[in-house]
Amino acid sequence: MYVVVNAGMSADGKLSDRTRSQVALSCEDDFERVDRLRAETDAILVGVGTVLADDPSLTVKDDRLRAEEGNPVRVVLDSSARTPVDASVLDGEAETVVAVTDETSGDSLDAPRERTTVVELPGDDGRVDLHALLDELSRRGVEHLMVEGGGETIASFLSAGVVDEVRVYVAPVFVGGRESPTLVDGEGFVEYVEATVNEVKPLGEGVVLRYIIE
Ligand SMILES: NC(=O)c1ccc[n+]([C@@H]2O[C@H](COP(=O)([O-])OP(=O)(O)OC[C@H]3O[C@@H](n4cnc5c(N)ncnc54)[C@H](O)[C@@H]3O)[C@@H](O)[C@H]2O)c1
Ligand SMILES: Nc1nc(=O)c(N)c(NC[C@H](O)[C@H](O)[C@H](O)COP(=O)(O)O)[nH]1
Repeated sequence: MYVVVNAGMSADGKLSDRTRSQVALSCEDDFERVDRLRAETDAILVGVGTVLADDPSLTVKDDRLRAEEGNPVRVVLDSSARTPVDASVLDGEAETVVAVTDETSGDSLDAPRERTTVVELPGDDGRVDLHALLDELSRRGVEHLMVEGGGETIASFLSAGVVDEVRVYVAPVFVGGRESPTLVDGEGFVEYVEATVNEVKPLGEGVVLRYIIE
């Protein structure tokens, strides 16, 4: 499976500010780039932290693109079944897979909404085992996965060694704050993840960077 991480960050690497609420760092042109990427992909994944903070719908916004390509499957990494039943990702607009661990009761998701599947996977220290998840998604026909965040999820994917590319829009703004989520959170790597720069492209007032993970 080909895995692309995509995010919009500040010039100091933050995905949001100290409130951890949804902050639009991407410019309009970048949100259009993200929409095209969503349309090209088979599935979009976020962690439940992003569902709780942003309540994203993870659908293709452009009507023509959506008519041509359809919406990708939405995937939520949700070790302990915290996805609210009224979350936008459960609105039935596209198929949704909520990945919980086998340590979870899954109570709040006992009555899955329309087009929602709860998948129980092995847990790894309270987290969904990503290799097991990717195997499950492959069985469901996913060949191209887009990871939209947040920082804990991106760290987990990089740590598991399953990321092929990182694409990031860097906005010309400094957000600051040691509590502000960054592109890669988690514990930090003992062995750094190395990458090569594949593309540097000005977009709006910012720049899109594309890294290939070695
Ligand atoms: N600017 C952007 O592009 C962008 C994109 C997405 C999110 N965000 C921001 O990021 C913040 C949320 O990020 P976050 O890091 O708190 O949460 P997250 O979205 O990365 O979710 C993390 C949660 O997912 C669950 N999880 C299950 N299995 C996991 C695994 N294997 N690895 C990691 N997590 C796993 C855990 O409950 C964990 O607490 C919010 O502030 C949001 O606004 C910004
Ligand atoms: N690329 C990007 N740039 C940003 O500045 C930003 N805040 C996000 N954040 C990802 C997050 O999950 C958002 O909430 C969705 O980009 C909104 O998704 P919807 O339109 O609801 O589908 N992503």
